[in-house]
Amino acid sequence: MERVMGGGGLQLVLFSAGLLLLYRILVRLRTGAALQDAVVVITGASSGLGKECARVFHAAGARLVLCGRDAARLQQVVQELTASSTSSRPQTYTPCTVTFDLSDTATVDGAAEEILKCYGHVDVLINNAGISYRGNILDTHLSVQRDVMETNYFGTIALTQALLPSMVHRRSGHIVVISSVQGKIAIPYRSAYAASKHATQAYFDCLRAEVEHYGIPVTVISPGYIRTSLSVNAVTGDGSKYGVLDKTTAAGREPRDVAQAVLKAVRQRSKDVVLAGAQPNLAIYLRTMWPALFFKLMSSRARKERKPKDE
Ligand SMILES: NC(=O)C1=CN([C@@H]2O[C@H](COP(=O)(O)OP(=O)(O)OC[C@H]3O[C@@H](n4cnc5c(N)ncnc54)[C@H](OP(=O)(O)O)[C@@H]3O)[C@@H](O)[C@H]2O)C=CC1
Ligand SMILES: CCCCCCCCCCCCCCCC(=O)OCC(=O)COP(=O)(O)O
Repeated sequence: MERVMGGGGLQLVLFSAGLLLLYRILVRLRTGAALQDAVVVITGASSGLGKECARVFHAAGARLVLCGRDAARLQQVVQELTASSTSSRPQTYTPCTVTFDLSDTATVDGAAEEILKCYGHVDVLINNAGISYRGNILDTHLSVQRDVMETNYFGTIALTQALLPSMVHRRSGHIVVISSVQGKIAIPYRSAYAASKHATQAYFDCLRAEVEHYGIPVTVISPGYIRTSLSVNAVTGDGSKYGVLDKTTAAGREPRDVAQAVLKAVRQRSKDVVLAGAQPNLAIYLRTMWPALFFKLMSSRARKERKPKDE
């Protein structure tokens, strides 16, 4: 009897070890999803996180289509990438560029056609371009609320919808959007930005459910602060440029590290990734699990940050 139990035990151990090995192989296969030769479109590729994404996807052997508003700055990125290329593996490609303004949604269909002409199809669309905002709601023109929404939300979804049919037709593709922690929680003096990122989260969550059966994954990435020019480029309530590198931005994560995390999320076809520290994660948790406390914390934050002008 003991011998039978012993044999059964051994079989169970071997079976579990086999399962574990299979799981590890599957995880490794997922981690290694190939980007060599993949056609990767990156918006907002002329600076900050977009430019770093261009570097890491280029180094991984992707065929890039870099998008932005300024042709000369995009060309500068192309030159930097090609200058850094070596002849060693993986094989790298000189990126294509497409210049357009996302806030001018009427031009986005034409831009999508140009994007498709580069390599005939798109494997990965990384919706990264965006603009932030600083201001209190009382002093903010409605046109500013609209402008931020045009770039961050309508421009992004217009490009996505223009490229989606070709992905559906091929039953292949991957859509990524760079949202923000502020797509999950709203903090004071960021109404236009937080609203645009919440809308982004909702839209891409709907899209994920709708296109999964075509084999098209959707990845929403929500970073905390990154050391870029986002705050410098932010708009204020009257539409003027904020122009200040905030301490929170300056102390943010290195764009290179965030770009590596984006690459990993694409390889793993992750659905929803928060790239932030303990405090923002706790805040996201409280917003759902203990909203009353979250709202109190945000009110107190608003009082502390209130400028003399608001009194
Ligand atoms: N930095 C941070 O702390 C965080 C950033 N994010 C998100 O990361 C993304 C990248 O921002 P980041 O790199 O930080 O900031 P940057 O200001 O450095 O980059 C923003 C990019 O978006 C492009 N862009 C802005 N407006 C438009 C437009 N109307 N049409 C086309 N392109 C446009 C800019 O291109 P152009 O050359 O034309 O100006 C620029 O390349 C944004 O979506 C942002 O919300 C998320 C969390 C934290
Ligand atoms: C009982 C103890 C509770 C402690 C809870 C801590 C709650 C702290 C609040 C944390 C708020 C985090 C805000 C993070 C915002 C962020 O990372 O935004 C990323 C951006 O998109 C930055 O854009 P911006 O233009 O705002 O610089």
